Amino acid sequence: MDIIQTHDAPAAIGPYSQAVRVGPFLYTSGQIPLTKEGNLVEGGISEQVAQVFANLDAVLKAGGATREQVVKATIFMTDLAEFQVVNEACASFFGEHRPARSTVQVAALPRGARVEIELIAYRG
Ligand SMILES: CC(=[NH2+])C(=O)[O-]
Repeated sequence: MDIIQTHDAPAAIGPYSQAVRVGPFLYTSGQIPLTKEGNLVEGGISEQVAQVFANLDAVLKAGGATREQVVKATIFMTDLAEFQVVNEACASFFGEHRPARSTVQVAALPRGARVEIELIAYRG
């Protein structure tokens, strides 16, 4: 098992790792829209989800995985009325690739974020 850590994504805000690699699998922690410096990005859901994907991209890269190797995404949102914006950001991030995905609305997310996304990649 390898602990993945990169300065190109915000540090964990609790006792967890940015990602853990086990054999061919890479499990990212949920990314919220924090900048590398650890500040909540300014703006609304568009800016937030863009920051989340930028963070995930950095963590995937640090873990030796690509977007195309993502097999599962889990999305947590505080307002499913913003579903379309998140869908469009997902389509832009993954292109033609279509990982499995679950999306749920939750009551609240850390640091007042509106969206959190975690990924599982298979580096096979
Ligand atoms: C942000 C996050 N992944 C956590 O568990 O707090």
